[in-house]
Amino acid sequence: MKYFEANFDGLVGPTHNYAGLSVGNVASLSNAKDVSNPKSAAKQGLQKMKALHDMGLKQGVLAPQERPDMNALRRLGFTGSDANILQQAKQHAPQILRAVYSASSMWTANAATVSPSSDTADKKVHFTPANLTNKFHRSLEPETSGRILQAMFANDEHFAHHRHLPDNDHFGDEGAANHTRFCDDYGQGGIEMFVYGRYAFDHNKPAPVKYPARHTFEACTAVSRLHQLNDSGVVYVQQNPDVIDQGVFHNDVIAVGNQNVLFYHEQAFLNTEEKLTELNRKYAAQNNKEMHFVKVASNQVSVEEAVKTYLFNTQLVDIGNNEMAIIAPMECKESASVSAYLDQLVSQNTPIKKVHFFDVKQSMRNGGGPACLRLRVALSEQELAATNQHVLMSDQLFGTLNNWVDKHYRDELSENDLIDPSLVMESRTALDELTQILNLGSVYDFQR
Ligand SMILES: N=C(N)NCCC[C@H](NC(=O)CCC(=O)O)C(=O)O
Repeated sequence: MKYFEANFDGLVGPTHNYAGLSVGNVASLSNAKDVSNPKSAAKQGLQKMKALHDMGLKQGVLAPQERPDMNALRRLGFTGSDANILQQAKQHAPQILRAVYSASSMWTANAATVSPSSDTADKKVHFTPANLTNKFHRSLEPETSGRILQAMFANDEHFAHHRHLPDNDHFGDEGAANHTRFCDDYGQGGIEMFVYGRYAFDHNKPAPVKYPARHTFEACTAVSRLHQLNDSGVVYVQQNPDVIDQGVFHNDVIAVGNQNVLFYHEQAFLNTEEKLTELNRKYAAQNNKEMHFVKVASNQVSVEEAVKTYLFNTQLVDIGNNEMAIIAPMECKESASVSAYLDQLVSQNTPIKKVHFFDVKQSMRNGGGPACLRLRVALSEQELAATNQHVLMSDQLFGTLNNWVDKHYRDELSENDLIDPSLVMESRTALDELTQILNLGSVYDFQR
């Protein structure tokens, strides 16, 4: 049977804006309150999806969430009509208003952790939505993420859906942004690398001092239990707290992997030598071959430059003949040191042979590069056939979604627009139509 890695990219929602909500994420804070362009953001995302589809890769779409989250405002004590609630929130709690408007569900690497059927004891694909407890605006996502994933992978024979972990910082879980799977063919059993920033129950262990470590060791082990993974196929690695303090808020800002390749910055992890030896040992035991570790040294690309350009927030995709391409943001091309590094990388003896650059600037300005925008799901032919076919990219879906964006999205969104009640209705009308296009059923609160 054939196996594939499918990428499900987040469709940018109609309220995409720059609100400065993510302490520890340099781009989010430095672009706070800039004017955004939701239409162009959504189209940049669609272009990337279409390009990967055209490269012959399996590409899907993950629907955005309803924003503003009026239920969250009601739960926090604001009452009356939608217009009244927005006015009160603007007057008394503008930070809360900005948070409930965030289109952050676009970064679907944070939607869930996914374990393919070749790794799990019951041979089903397992999904656990990430609770995203560390940031209020993101903690609003997991319930709806779960519903959308269930509508995309709605078949009990092949797919197992778990509830997100308890909503508490002890189990802070940022999903696939801190999870990488290594394998030979996508259908072979893999080694799942879970990366965490701190231990929740042991304060003597290393932890960052300036910025938050969003993801805990305890969350990693819980997801691994839920997904019925075997210890021989799992490695737990701690992020270097110093890089978190330099703005590496997720591991996918400093490392990316695919099949037998780990592309990483030398400062990414703690106990690097020991952990990569364990990873290689477990990989070799399953596959009779070794991993490729592609290490980038600080004197080649500094951590600061990596955070600025998102060199590691790239996608490593299989392009056949045991070769891979890097899907990189335009910022990598624009940086002299990073583009020089990439030029020489593709000539080295590694499977990485090509680089494709994409303009995802609207997302980058909130700290989201190509890798943040996608959730990877390795699927067999049969599992792909059991997936909701309406969410899979095609020439037709690309056209339909571009028209849908043209019809419903604004060209500009600034802070003052957030009290405009017509934006609430615009967003609902757009999403209601989208659930029909993607055949998702009633996944949003306003539809239930
Ligand atoms: N690395 C991965 N996988 N995802 C990137 C997520 C970016 C997101 N930015 C934001 O939520 C900023 C929103 C704002 O400030 O308006 C975050 O910090 O969680």
